[in-house]
Amino acid sequence: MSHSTLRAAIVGSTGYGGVELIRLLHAHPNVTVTSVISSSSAGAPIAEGFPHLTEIRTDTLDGVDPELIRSKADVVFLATPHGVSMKLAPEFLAAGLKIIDLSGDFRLKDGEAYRKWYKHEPAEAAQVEQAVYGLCEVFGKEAAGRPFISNPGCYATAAILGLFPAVEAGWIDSDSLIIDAKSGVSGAGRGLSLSAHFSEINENFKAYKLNKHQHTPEIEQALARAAGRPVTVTFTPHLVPMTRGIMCTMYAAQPGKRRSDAEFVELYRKFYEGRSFVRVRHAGQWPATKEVWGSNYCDIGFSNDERTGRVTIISVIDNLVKGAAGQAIQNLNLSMGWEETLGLQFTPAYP
Ligand SMILES: NC(=O)C1=CN([C@@H]2O[C@H](COP(=O)(O)OP(=O)(O)OC[C@H]3O[C@@H](n4cnc5c(N)ncnc54)[C@H](OP(=O)(O)O)[C@@H]3O)[C@@H](O)[C@H]2O)C=CC1
Ligand SMILES: CC(=O)N[C@@H](CCC(=O)OP(=O)(O)O)C(=O)O
Repeated sequence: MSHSTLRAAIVGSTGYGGVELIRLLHAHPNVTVTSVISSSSAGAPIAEGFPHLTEIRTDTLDGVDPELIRSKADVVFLATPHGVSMKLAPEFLAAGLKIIDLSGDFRLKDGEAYRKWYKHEPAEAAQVEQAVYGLCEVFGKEAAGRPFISNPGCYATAAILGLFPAVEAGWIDSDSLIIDAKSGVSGAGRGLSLSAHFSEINENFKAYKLNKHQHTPEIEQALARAAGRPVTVTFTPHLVPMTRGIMCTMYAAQPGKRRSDAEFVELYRKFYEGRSFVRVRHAGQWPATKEVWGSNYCDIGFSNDERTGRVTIISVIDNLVKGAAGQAIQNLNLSMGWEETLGLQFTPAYP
């Protein structure tokens, strides 16, 4: 392996986010994955458990050994559950490693909100403060040169990208926001659970964590920056019988002038100008999850309802790419000062 590139370690390499990072980073011209890490399977060849990686990874999993990781890597991706990332990040940071954390541990700036929504003690306030919230197309400039990025949640990514420009422009009433979200089952991770097994999911469609989902305060925190005042949203996630994909169908009242679909398209195209991964559909075309599958795109469409005065905004992403590993790499690119698209220019797999 060449060390002329940035060396990356992935903690949580046996999870869906970690395995997706391995796949995507293999195509990155400036990064070499030098350590794949597992807390439960150290010493095992990674391709044993993940035969789809056979040609690209002949190595064995390392244990969670900060000394070893420090000697092998420049950047560490933490694809670990919340509660675990907050234990690992401080040691790696102290050692001068760059950190991209995929968990929810460092996203919420308010420790009380973390305690309430994650039902867990928050990370040290100083560390939370140090972490940049990496929603690339909205706050991407803040990531430049920074050593510690907190990657957004999957639902939060789709919801915020879909709502931020209209809230900031004052075109929609930020007290009226309803986010009706649907996710494929890989969003729940690789661990086995009753709610995610085949006969519970197949031919089924169910809502969960109503008014209690941990991405609610994350969405509100970001939209408050758009509105310039506190925002509360109604957020209802659903599980749908597919593997990848998130669709957010969002409803908002228009307090003043009602805008046409074409006006929304123009506003959003201007807001996301020069940002390759947000594709604003033309008026009358609404995106579907298959149209972003396996890619780092977020596609957005609109429908203004003349009768009710509400606008419906649809956004879709692949939860494992733009919602996790892809955006994490985009954040690495931004923090390194590289082109944000580096290693991420995949056309979605279709059908
Ligand atoms: N799945 C998704 O679509 C998204 C996930 N996320 C977030 O990304 C993170 C990873 O998610 P995902 O890959 O889906 O989850 P998985 O459950 O699939 O994987 C998590 C991995 O973390 C590792 N792990 C567990 N405990 C520890 C520990 N104490 N020390 C080190 N490693 C540990 C496990 O590997 P091992 O037992 O081998 O150590 C496991 O493979 C989570 O925080 C999740 O919330 C964010 C956005 C989207
Ligand atoms: C389908 C499904 O179960 N999805 C997960 C989202 C996981 C995630 O991205 O959440 P954090 O990173 O904030 O933990 C959930 O609803 O909790």
